[in-house]
Amino acid sequence: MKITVIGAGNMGGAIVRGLVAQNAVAAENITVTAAHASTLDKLKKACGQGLNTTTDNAEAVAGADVIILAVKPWLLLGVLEEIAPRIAFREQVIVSVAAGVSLSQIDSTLQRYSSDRVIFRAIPNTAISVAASTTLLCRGDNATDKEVELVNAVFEPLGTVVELPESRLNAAMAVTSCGIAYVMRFVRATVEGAVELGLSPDQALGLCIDTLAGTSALLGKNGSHPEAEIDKVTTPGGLTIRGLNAMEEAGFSQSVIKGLRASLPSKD
Ligand SMILES: NC(=O)C1=CN([C@@H]2O[C@H](COP(=O)(O)OP(=O)(O)OC[C@H]3O[C@@H](n4cnc5c(N)ncnc54)[C@H](OP(=O)(O)O)[C@@H]3O)[C@@H](O)[C@H]2O)C=CC1
Ligand SMILES: O=C(O)[C@@H]1CCC=N1
Repeated sequence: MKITVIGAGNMGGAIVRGLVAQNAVAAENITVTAAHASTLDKLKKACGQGLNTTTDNAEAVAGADVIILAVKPWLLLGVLEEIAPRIAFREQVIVSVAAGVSLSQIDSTLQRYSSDRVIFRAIPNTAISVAASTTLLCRGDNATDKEVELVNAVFEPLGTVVELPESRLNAAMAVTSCGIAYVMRFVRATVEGAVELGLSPDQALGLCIDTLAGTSALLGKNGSHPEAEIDKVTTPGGLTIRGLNAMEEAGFSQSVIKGLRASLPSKD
């Protein structure tokens, strides 16, 4: 499989590094672009000199089976206009990772170039850099199962892939992609609190990481419900319930729900 990645930042760069590190695609079979040559030089150092790099997006598209668009959302449609005349439609599958740019917006940009377009949206999270992404995948109307398999082959080595309809994508993205930042903020707050209680920051962070792993195992491996697990921790008249109630008094659950709501892309 040959892949072109347009944009080599947090997401595009992590996809390229991940595919090479997991031996999923050889560096020689990846072409990657960026706005600045210096970005590409750094990526080449990480992935090996075999990696093909260029700042010419249109040139980069040639020969790829999958074209991944990993530029900022407001640049996406312009970049599409740039590469569209060079896309071999149907032979080449287009995957946008841009948040908030719909399949129909992408499709309308491409419709004057071909009547037979295969478009996907994939929303990974930054854990893709450690091959632990939850990547959300939406297929365009006319994508075949074989094309879905091809796109899965790009993202499955980098974590898990969850296919869902586009109508659910933004909600799921708030949980999986924005969620990395939200959970990190919880971790940061835990460390700050634990330092006040007398732990060193390193010790607090290590203990918090272990606790997250334990929580994740209880939910994932045991298939438990969060509230059932909370019941097991909260001794009546005990300590945890005092902590939980103090957190709720400060608006913990409402803050999280409000934050998720605010994470949806605006409709304009
Ligand atoms: N970060 C995240 O957690 C997630 C991001 N996304 C989506 O991924 C996309 C990229 O985001 P992210 O990686 O964070 O952004 P970054 O700013 O880290 O990366 C953007 C990349 O695009 C390059 N670039 C800018 N203009 C062009 C151009 N005209 N042609 C080619 N490359 C260009 C930049 O080059 P240079 O470095 O040289 O300036 C940079 O490498 C966004 O659409 C975002 O919505 C989706 C899910 C999660
Ligand atoms: O904050 C953003 O817009 C992107 C999309 C999801 C995660 N990061």
